[in-house]
Amino acid sequence: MTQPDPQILDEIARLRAELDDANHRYYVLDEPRLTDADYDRKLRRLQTLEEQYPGQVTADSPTQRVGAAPADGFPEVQHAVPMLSLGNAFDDDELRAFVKRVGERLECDGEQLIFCCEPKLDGAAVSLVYERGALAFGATRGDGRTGEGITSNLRTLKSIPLKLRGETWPELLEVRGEVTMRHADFEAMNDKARREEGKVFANPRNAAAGSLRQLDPAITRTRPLEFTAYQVARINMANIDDSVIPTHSAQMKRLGDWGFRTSRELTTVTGSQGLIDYCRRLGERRDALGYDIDGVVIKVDDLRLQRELGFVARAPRWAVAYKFPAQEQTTRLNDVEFQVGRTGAITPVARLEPVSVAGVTVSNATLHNADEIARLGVMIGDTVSIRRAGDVIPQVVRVLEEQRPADARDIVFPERCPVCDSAIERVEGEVAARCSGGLYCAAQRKEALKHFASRRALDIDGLGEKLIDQLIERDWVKTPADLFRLDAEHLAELPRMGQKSAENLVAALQRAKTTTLARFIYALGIREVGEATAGNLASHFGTLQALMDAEQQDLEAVNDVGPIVAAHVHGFFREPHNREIIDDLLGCGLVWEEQEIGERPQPLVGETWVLTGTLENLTRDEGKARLQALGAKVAGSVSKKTACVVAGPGAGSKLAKAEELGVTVIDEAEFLTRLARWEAGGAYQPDEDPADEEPAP
Ligand SMILES: NC(=O)c1ccc[n+]([C@@H]2O[C@H](COP(=O)([O-])OP(=O)(O)OC[C@H]3O[C@@H](n4cnc5c(N)ncnc54)[C@H](O)[C@@H]3O)[C@@H](O)[C@H]2O)c1
Ligand SMILES: [Zn+2]
Repeated sequence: MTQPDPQILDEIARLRAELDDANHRYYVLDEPRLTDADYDRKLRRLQTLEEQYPGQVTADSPTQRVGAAPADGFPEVQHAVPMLSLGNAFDDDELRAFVKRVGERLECDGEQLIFCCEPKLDGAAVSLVYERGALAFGATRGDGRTGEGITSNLRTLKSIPLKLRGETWPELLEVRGEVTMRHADFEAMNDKARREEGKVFANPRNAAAGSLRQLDPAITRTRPLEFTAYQVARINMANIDDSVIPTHSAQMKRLGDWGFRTSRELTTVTGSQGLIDYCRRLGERRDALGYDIDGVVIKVDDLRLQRELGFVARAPRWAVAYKFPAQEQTTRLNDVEFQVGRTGAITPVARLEPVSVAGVTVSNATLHNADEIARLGVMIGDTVSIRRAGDVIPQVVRVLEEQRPADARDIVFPERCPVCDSAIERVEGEVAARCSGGLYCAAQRKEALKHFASRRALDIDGLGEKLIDQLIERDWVKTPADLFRLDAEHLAELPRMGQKSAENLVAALQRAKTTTLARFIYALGIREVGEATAGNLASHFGTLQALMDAEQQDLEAVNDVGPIVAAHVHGFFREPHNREIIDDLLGCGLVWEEQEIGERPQPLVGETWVLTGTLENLTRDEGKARLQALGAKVAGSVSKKTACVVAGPGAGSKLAKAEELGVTVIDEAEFLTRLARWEAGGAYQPDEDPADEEPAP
């Protein structure tokens, strides 16, 4: 036997140490440092060296073992049938070689054999034992022979039947499968963890494995985990043996009858071309599946042939895993740019040295926000691990700190918007930093204009989304004030516009200039200032100037306004760009009635009013705010103490109640007349004598 060079011995020792460490991080800590591709490369290299120098193979080499020893804190479970790994195939030739190998061992033509193909789900393997149809216990794979008993955690998964369905079950059934997390659930869970400073996972596999190995099942219960069965390890049932369920695919169907999820993509094919076609087709659909798969698991379908083929040290001979390109890759982070979203949120985007990730070249990845940059501890110049899965935006998931160059630079979050140079504000309690130039910022222009024109804001008839797009594209409108400078002649040039509609639009703009303070405040599109809040602000401050001058604590004194909303309002009016546009709007002739707070009459103090049914010219919130400004209370139900009920069309039980109790009921027109008079400071008097207006008989 050849004795290897000392250099080779060194390399073997180094690879074993690295792979042992990687296994521990991957299987025990759920926090790998290597990418799977790096891991696979190192393992293959070690396998090649051990094949060349068989004298060097030791029983504890990572090539001979799977997984890692169970962690403390869980009872140990001995697997009656070991939970093995799978041999790999990385291309079509390796698939053909697998088919040939199997055929040779079975002394038949491999190309005639039937194989069962299923996605290789990228999660955590578990084994479930059912006794007389009831779940008795469940365990992780561990090192393949001894796993961790995690029964109470597994019982929290809805996709794991606690009792088998149907009438006939086996005395004993051991089912194996993968616990996974869907992309959407994973993203939502991580987003929540980012907001609440919880544990953020690098990928769904780590999240699934980490969630399963919680010491407290109550935590596992909150994690969106799914179990998919992929193998029957033991079955013991009178009348059911290979002659009844002779194949793997038939077993999977039977598992479905007993209440397990199995893969929808499971199918049987013949020979190597069948395998190659299946792998190609599934590879094309990989991004659309909504969950991570790292390849295809191919099994000889006939159970008798499986037994004949048997096992090697680490894996069965009757199966192989065809590996897809990895979804994580490492590359260099060259720079960070800051993008402004349509609602002003600032997102740091990593500019990367282009790298191919699962078949697609990636040169940008999201860094989410400033907290995420701090959490990752990432710097410009770092080597980072990138993950791209499905249609989720590529993300930076990890920094390889040991590879940090001496000239790495900190990432500096800008203080001013890169699009419009307005101040960037970060409101406490919110993760996103935002551009405060809501009305002015080109990135937010479209949203701002759509909101400004909407029905509950300035209610500009005929100014829809498509038209706003056209106006922005032609650069005719940059800010809401520009709308009021449009003329019919210009507008008529737009496609599908015509002279008549152009004139109508100009007339609608003209009409919209006369509005209310509440509508105007709402139209400004200040974050978290909805219609009700705008109404409260208007009635509290009475004039725009008073609102603009208000300090944070003055704002917090307003009904329903908390510190976050107050900060948004305050920040909005402190931004000079927004002030300019407000001045511009006033210059265009926008008007509403204002009321200095001190002078405002409060004729309705002590009265309780009720609004019911549909109002046409104002919303209920607006009506409520105007009544409150006049000193009234507005209640949700009618009682003897109700002073007046405003009833629009569709009013139901409240109207009936009012009539029953003899409470005054008025309609919307009357309501508006009264409001106008009271707000103007006049006393309201009902028309003295209705007979005056009626022609004499
Ligand atoms: N990044 C790291 O540091 C690191 C460390 C260790 C392992 N790894 C990754 O793990 C891989 C090896 O891990 P392994 O031995 O756990 O898995 P494997 O790739 O050898 O495959 C065996 C596993 O496949 C899973 N599987 C999914 N769908 C299946 C199906 N339909 N039928 C049968 N099995 C199915 C099971 O969990 C089973 O345990 C490596 O190739 C590497 O990608 C990475
Ligand atoms: Zn901006």
